[in-house]
Amino acid sequence: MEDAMEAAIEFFNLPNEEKMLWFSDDVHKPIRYGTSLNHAIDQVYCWRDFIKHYSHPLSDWIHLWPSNPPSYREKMGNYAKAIQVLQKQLMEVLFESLGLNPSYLEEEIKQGVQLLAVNCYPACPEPGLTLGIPPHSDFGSLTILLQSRRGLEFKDKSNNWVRVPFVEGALVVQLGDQMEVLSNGLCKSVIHRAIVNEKEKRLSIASLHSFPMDTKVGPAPNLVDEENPKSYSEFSFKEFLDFISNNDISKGRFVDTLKVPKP
Ligand SMILES: O=C(O)CCC(=O)C(=O)O
Ligand SMILES: [Fe+2]
Repeated sequence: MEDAMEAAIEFFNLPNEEKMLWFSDDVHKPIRYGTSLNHAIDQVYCWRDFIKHYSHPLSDWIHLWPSNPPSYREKMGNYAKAIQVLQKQLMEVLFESLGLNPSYLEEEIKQGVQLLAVNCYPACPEPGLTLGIPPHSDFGSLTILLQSRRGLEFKDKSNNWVRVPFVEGALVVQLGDQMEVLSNGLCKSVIHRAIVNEKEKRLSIASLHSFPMDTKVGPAPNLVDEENPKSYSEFSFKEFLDFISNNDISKGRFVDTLKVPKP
């Protein structure tokens, strides 16, 4: 975790020209550097720079990652691999807690997508006027987040923003839209945002896990019956990408477009 954070710090300390080599507005690119949320359509920019890259299976992607700073691939690669193992274990436990077989969708989880979003929120002279990342929920099954200091907030059941404490050496685990759909609404994907601060830049590394690009995820058949009718339609990661390239997700969540009206 320390190595990954170090690699992230070194990357964002590179001169702009070097980071701009990776710049792209195209959300389908396997690696891209950018700012705000979706720079092409955001009306107000957020106080964030990021580099995002696919990470699993590592050998398919690592050669596309930045080769500067020189230790980036090794340090971030080791982190990505360890987190991939952790997410598989967490998914098994989650399925068990839902009364499903722990090995439910085992192959899909093994072959799933891992996208690392490495975020940098510079110190901001007017932190009350902007956000690091606006309210959203993550599209995937699980997000495992490492942060360098406090800044993450989530929305509770009464619609209040709650600060996630910073705990040295701890990871934050969040449920995403695919878990909400798969659990037929028993789990809810968490709405979260990142605020910025005046004093110090903040870094976070979000490992976004999801089922394979073209796999349609729908409510688990064992969680659907007469009393609990199917509440969501199926979707794939690819459909989500198409949605975010055309929509401002701070205005409406993708998962809400999947809700099946109650009879
Ligand atoms: O920086 C954070 O704490 C949150 C990042 C995040 O929500 C994301 O990358 O999806
Ligand atoms: Fe997020």
